[in-house]
Amino acid sequence: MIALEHLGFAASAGVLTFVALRGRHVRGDYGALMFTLGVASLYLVVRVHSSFSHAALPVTLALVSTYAFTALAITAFYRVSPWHPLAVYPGPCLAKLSSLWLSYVSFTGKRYEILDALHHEYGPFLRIGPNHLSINSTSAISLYNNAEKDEAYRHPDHNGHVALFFKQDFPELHRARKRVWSGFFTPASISNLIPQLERRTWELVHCIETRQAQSSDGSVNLPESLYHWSHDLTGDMVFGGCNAFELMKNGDPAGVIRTGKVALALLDSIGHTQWLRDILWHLSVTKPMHAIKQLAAQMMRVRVKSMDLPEYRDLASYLLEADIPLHELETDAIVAIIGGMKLHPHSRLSSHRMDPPGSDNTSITASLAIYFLLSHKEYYKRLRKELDEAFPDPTAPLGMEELTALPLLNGVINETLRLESPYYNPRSVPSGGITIDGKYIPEGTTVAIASHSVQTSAENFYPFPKVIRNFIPAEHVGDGQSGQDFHPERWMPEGLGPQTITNRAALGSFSYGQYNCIGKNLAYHEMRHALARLMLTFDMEFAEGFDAKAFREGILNMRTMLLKEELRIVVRRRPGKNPQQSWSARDWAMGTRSEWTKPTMRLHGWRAFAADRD
Ligand code: HEM
Repeated sequence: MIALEHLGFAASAGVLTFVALRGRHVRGDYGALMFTLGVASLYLVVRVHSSFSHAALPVTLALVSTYAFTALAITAFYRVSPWHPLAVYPGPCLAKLSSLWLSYVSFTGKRYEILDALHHEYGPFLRIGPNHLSINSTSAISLYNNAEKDEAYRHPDHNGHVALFFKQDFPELHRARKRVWSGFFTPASISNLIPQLERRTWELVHCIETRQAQSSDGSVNLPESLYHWSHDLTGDMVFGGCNAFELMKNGDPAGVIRTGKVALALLDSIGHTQWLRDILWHLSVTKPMHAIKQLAAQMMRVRVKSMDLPEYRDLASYLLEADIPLHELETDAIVAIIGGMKLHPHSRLSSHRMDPPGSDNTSITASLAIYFLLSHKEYYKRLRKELDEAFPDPTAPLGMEELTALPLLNGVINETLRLESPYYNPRSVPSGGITIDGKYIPEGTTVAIASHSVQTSAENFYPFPKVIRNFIPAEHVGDGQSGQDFHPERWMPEGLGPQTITNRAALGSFSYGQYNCIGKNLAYHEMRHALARLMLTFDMEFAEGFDAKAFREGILNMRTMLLKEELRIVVRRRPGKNPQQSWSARDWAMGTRSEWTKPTMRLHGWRAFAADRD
């Protein structure tokens, strides 16, 4: 029989492990390897050198179980105990015990709603992990100025490559890389991209009409076409079009968009439990993340070798000019394409059970803006009027300055972002800790502003601050239906009356501080352009039988947005608008296309991706 002193020894080792590892980040894959090696070594020692050699396996299991149980039990006890540095902050018990709670909550796609409900129960400071706080207060914005990204942003293969978005060991590396990227996002650079945007958006018009004509019920799933539009546009802007997948033309049979979406959703949810992420990185469940990594590398390599370049400057040209090594260009390419690509329904690549058409932030926001406009026809009519007045020739190129000056168009985009951009951006408290609203938060704590709660709080947006999930679209019950949550006038000078509160700083859709979205201005312009072109060209309405409530409830957020339901609409060319005119304007935009789009080069990306996938 195994003696008590042996079990005591195993338990002491468990306590020592807790003491040694408390507050430290240990790579999960290394930890799992060490543990496996430790168990195997123990088994050999017991078998060869001890008096228990005849029962080496049960003895080893008893010792290992005692060790693991003690280490886990003492860790759990410490986390819920009054001695934990975050003990004063309330939150669900399961959340205090393990970060797996937050990973699970994130994976539901409804993290923002769950956290919002918990903030109502527990108050503005909420403990949502052993070392993790959510803060429902705009005072937390100041943290974003100097705090580093949380470990959740670490590239899962710990490759140490400098790239935007992923966590770096030294902040100055990030700053230097952001300077390189920023050349591409100046107002002058963005205006050079306008002909591409114009061309792709006319192609979108054509794509929507074609898909509708080909559908069995005479309607079209709007987000799908918009995802393809934004993906094709990203290919042009980032890689000069040499990788063009032409999703609007060809669809997405290889599931490129879905793969990007699943990869991002996985990063978002398992990223909170870093040890798990490090282990899963070696397993097939993270295949979409590997596929995106390979695709990005592939696309960048094609671009680097490309000799025929477009007339405008793509993002890759800025990165190449800065002499960034190829392996880092490949990691930067992940960020660049994840910014622009999302999911496609029915993909063969993912085992994800939902059936969502996904979208990147730009195309999903544009899709949701159309959803809100069709649900609130009074704004649809007002926006149409605003656009008709600004662009008497609806087929003419859409000027950047004119679009930027349109108050309702911008109000519609901001209100859509306010209601449906509940992004979650965790940061790590810098050395010395910080005090927010009189509460001290120790250094190393992971903190995130509860962006959705802040964006829908009456302190920041009044009146009608809240998201109302079970509202009935106005067109179904008549205008003026109470209980609606979409009020774009709050962003306009006259607001919603004298009591209006519109705290613009509380709109955190693009995050804040040193790691905020570098593509914000470009994103706004893309959204304005697409919305204006679609509104000027089409009469739109929901398809017959479209369930607006089910659609809204099916919006999930996991850093990227997933839609459980399709957004099916019916479009018609507006009466009195000559389609021929539109095509000549489109041809004007198409005229900017040069000869670099060689068929062989364009196919290359597809083949390689399909091969990697198989
Ligand atoms: C509606 C559209 C968009 C939204 C709501 C959005 C939102 C965000 C947010 C919230 C972040 C910060 C992430 C974090 O701290 O965790 C971010 C970062 C970033 N975004 Fe966007 N984004 C949009 C469009 C774009 C576009 C069009 C591009 C580029 C073409 C882009 C490129 C980036 C990059 C490179 C970063 C990383 C910045 C850094 O690490 O410093 N985004 N975006």
